[in-house]
Amino acid sequence: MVAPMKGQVFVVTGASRGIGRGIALQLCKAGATVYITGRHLDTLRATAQEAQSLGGRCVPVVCDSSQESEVKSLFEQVDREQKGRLDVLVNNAYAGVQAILNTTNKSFWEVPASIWDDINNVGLRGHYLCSVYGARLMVPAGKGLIVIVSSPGGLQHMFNVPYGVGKAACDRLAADCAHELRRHGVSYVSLWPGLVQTEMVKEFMAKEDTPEDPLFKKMKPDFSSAESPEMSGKCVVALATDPNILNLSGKVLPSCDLARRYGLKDIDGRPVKDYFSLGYALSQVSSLGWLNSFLPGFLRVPKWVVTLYNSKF
Ligand SMILES: NC(=O)C1=CN([C@@H]2O[C@H](COP(=O)(O)OP(=O)(O)OC[C@H]3O[C@@H](n4cnc5c(N)ncnc54)[C@H](OP(=O)(O)O)[C@@H]3O)[C@@H](O)[C@H]2O)C=CC1
Ligand SMILES: O=C1Nc2ccccc2C1=O
Repeated sequence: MVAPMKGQVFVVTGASRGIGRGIALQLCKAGATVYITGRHLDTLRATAQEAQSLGGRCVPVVCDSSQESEVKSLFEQVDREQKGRLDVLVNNAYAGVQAILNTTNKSFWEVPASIWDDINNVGLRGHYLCSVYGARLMVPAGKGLIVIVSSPGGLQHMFNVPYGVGKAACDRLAADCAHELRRHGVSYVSLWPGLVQTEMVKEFMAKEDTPEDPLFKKMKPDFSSAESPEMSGKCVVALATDPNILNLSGKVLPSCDLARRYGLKDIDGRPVKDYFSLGYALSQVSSLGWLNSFLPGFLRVPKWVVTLYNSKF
């Protein structure tokens, strides 16, 4: 079996389930050595065993991304065991999905302010902590890649205020870290998966009491064609093996764009839903949704239109 990533060292945070697990599975399948983190050793061990059965090596490490001491210990372990080598860090750990699914129809002042910490302590501050300690290994080596898992939720209001602010901040974290890392040969990109069929989202979509939930209604039409968690892993493998990755550093990289760039399909052969297609964009406008079935799939919304539409000036 081809192992294009044999010898490469990865850290994937928040990989006991969801997108992080999907990334770990694909990296191990490609032969990489992958350190996976989360808060619970039992679920991490289960994922590590599953990933390692595909190839490579998977090392479960309990590390709470909200605790700098634990993040420091994680990277000291990688430094010690891999003799200072870290090729790719994937900042994915997130503790806010339940909060997202439970608070969509409440205004920010109607929800305890602590939701900010629930969402952004791990899903933003934790990414910054890991970026600091990861960069301290990559910069001396003069190479490396950091991927932050974000989403289009930073473009316009989606779910709730802390979520959208956190995603916009993740994209800016990638851009500004990329600016400082570029002269050291280290790249930093922001990956935008589309809707993903993770365990928690599948559970939410399967619940009996959600049909009237506005979020359920919004996600339902697209959920059957949503990405697998491993699709994000295919994107990470493609980025990690791209010799010209530095040209993408600082950029936001939607999964549907990466699928076109690298010729990727989902694990079951399904095409990746193009949420920048003109048809999909119009389907989000209630009065124009009917146009979607008449428009060819290759018609896309240009990125300059997306930028202009979301301009804050
Ligand atoms: N699901 C989707 O459709 C989409 C998700 N995304 C983004 O992808 C990222 C991952 O989301 P998703 O996979 O759905 O989330 P999940 O909740 O399914 O997984 C989150 C992972 O993070 C871990 N985690 C939670 N808290 C901590 C912590 N304090 N320290 C370390 N690890 C922690 C969890 O393990 P444990 O709880 O055991 O610690 C779990 O492995 C998020 O940024 C999300 O916004 C983007 C687009 C779509
Ligand atoms: O970024 C996200 N997009 C989502 C869509 C559905 C459920 C959770 C999420 C995220 O965390």
